[in-house]
Amino acid sequence: MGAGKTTVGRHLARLTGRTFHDSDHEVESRTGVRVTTIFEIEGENRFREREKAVIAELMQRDGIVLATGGGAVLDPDNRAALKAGGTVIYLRATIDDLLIRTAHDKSRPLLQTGDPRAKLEALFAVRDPLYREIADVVVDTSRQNVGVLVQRLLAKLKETPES
Ligand SMILES: Nc1ncnc2c1ncn2[C@@H]1O[C@H](COP(=O)(O)OP(=O)(O)OP(=O)(O)O)[C@@H](O)[C@H]1O
Ligand SMILES: O=C(O)C1=C[C@@H](O)[C@@H](O)[C@H](O)C1
Ligand SMILES: [Mg+2]
Repeated sequence: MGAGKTTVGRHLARLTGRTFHDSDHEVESRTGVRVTTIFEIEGENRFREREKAVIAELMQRDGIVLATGGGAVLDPDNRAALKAGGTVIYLRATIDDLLIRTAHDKSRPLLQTGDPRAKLEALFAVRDPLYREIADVVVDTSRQNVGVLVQRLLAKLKETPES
């Protein structure tokens, strides 16, 4: 959460002439409510089902950049679909950066806790190996603006077969 998937994904799509999709936005447009409301009313598990259905559908399309939600990687079917159907980019960030980037935004229900640092650390411990498992490209996102980051990412993608 806060690594920059939505922000960087949108830039990357613009620069590569692809269509941008974001699984959180897609779930929101299909339900007509924000992610926070889905968590409140239906719970995280039902959100994960909705997220999975959207990712399975979007992965059928060609010529897109897809930003997933931060927790999509937890599901083995999502990991398999992403790995099989696309070039997977892991935007890696430090806990300090994630804290700063998410601090003023109430739209992430899992971080609405008294100790967001501890929550981010716990999520990172579980998710970092899963992101690594499926990533074709790993990019460190710390201490650089999005424009520079996307240029570095484009250079890395050029060296990546079939990207
Ligand atoms: N490389 C970066 N440097 C500084 N700020 C950044 C960088 N990447 C993203 N940000 C900022 O961090 C915030 C969170 O970014 P973004 O919403 O793109 O993260 P995300 O990975 O999509 O999060 P989520 O998993 O919750 O969907 C935004 O305000 C964005 O402008
Ligand atoms: O990291 C997560 O588990 C989440 C990240 C967001 O993108 C949203 O999908 C939701 O807030 C959950
Ligand atoms: Mg996002």
